[in-house]
Amino acid sequence: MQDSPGRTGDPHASVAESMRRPEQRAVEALSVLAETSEGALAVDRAGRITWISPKYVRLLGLDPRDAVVGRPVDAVIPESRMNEVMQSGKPILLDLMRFGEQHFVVCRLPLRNAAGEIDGAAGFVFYDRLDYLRPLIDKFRALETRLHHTHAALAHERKARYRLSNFIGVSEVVRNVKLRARQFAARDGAVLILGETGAGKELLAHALHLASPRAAGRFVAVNMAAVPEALLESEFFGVAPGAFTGADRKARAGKFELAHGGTLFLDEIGDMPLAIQAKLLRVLQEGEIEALGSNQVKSVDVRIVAATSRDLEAKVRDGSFRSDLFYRLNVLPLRLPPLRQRLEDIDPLCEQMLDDLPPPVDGGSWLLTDAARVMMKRHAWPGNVRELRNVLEQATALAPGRVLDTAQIAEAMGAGVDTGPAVASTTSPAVATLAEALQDAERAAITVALRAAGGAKVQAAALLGISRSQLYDKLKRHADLAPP
Ligand SMILES: Nc1ncnc2c1ncn2[C@@H]1O[C@H](COP(=O)(O)OP(=O)(O)OP(=O)(O)O)[C@@H](O)[C@H]1O
Repeated sequence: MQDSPGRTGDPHASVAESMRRPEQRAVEALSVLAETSEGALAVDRAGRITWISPKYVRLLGLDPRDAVVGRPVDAVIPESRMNEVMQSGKPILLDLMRFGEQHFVVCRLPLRNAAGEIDGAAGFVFYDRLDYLRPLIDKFRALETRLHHTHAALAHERKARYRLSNFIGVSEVVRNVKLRARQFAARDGAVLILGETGAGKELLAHALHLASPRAAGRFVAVNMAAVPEALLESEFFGVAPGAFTGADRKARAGKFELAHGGTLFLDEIGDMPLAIQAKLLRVLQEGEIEALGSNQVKSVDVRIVAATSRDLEAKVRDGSFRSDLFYRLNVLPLRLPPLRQRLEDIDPLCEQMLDDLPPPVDGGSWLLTDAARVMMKRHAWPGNVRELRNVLEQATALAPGRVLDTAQIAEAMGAGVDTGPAVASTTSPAVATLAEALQDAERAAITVALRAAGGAKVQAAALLGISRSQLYDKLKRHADLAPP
């Protein structure tokens, strides 16, 4: 590499230059920066302002007569990061700093004494008029807004949204579930909600939380099936700072910590991998968590509500679910029967859901014909209440007016519909046909229940959500089904 002309021109000057004390040269460089910038200030090791340029005082709109020197820098400039620079010992060479409605492009440097120890920091404002940086600022603002919305959405997510009164149903079985849920809410043991997909398990978990003494705490949900296995541990227990590559990566709280004082809802618990089951069991036993990459334990006070649509007992038997965890979770069990076993709930659910949907274009409210109701009671509803809601939503979109008849319901149900003999003709839902259709629907439901229960009437009655004596009465009317 060739020497520059300055260095070869006058050897004596070079020597004199190199002999000047580095601190002196640093001070000179800082004063040049201070003069050329739009504002500058220095703070001492305690974060108090030791000097501020008059330009900066004006830029901040401060009264020059106010004594700024000696005050903590954060008290004068709330978004200042001078203390952070001193703590880390690292400069922040370029940053956008908000001050009230304005944004400044700033640079912050740590200052060291002769022994190399940090004894203060200096900050400079390079740009105060940001017109030429407008695209950058706009992007920054858009990101800030998105972050704000994300925070708001997260806070909303962590609140329980449904109460037991939102859990619609008039069947005996639903009334029992609600009664038990109210009793369980008052206790603090783990609750396990079992039921098919769309049966209302999550709704019930929200309601349990809001009916419990923890209602003022958070309701935090984790869906085991939705989180990749590799991320589940950090999702649950959090991450210590620098746990991964990139030493300054920030700490992240896990769901257990977020739910401290509240309820943690573990949805689809049947899909939890065995390795995580072992860790969850330990947390439930010890009430302590350890963030990933940390060797410190934190106590957590969390109530667990778990739910699954899987046959958890079968999973315990085949070894894919730990029996010890199952017993820990199954302290207070709640079993939600599928909708096809509580057909009486369809009418009140429809009323509520139609009320919640946008009204017909010509005003008034939706009218579900009796024939349509019968048709709905013949359907198997594999997607349960969620499917019912979807069908109603689609039917209202298909309906020419405010009447929802078999045509719209059948179309909305798609391939899953069982039109059956009584409602095959959808044109004139005569009263006689309706009575017949109701009988047919009842006969079909009883047949399915008896088949599912292997002919055991007590179990079939439970599946149907009716008492044993009610089933016997109905069997007398449908003599062709089974002798009483
Ligand atoms: N009894 C009910 N009353 C009113 N709405 C209900 C009822 N049961 C379920 N729903 C509604 O049906 C939809 C599905 O319910 P939810 O998500 O609670 O079911 P889930 O059993 O948790 O389903 P998945 O197993 O698929 O997660 C939601 O919109 C919920 O509000």
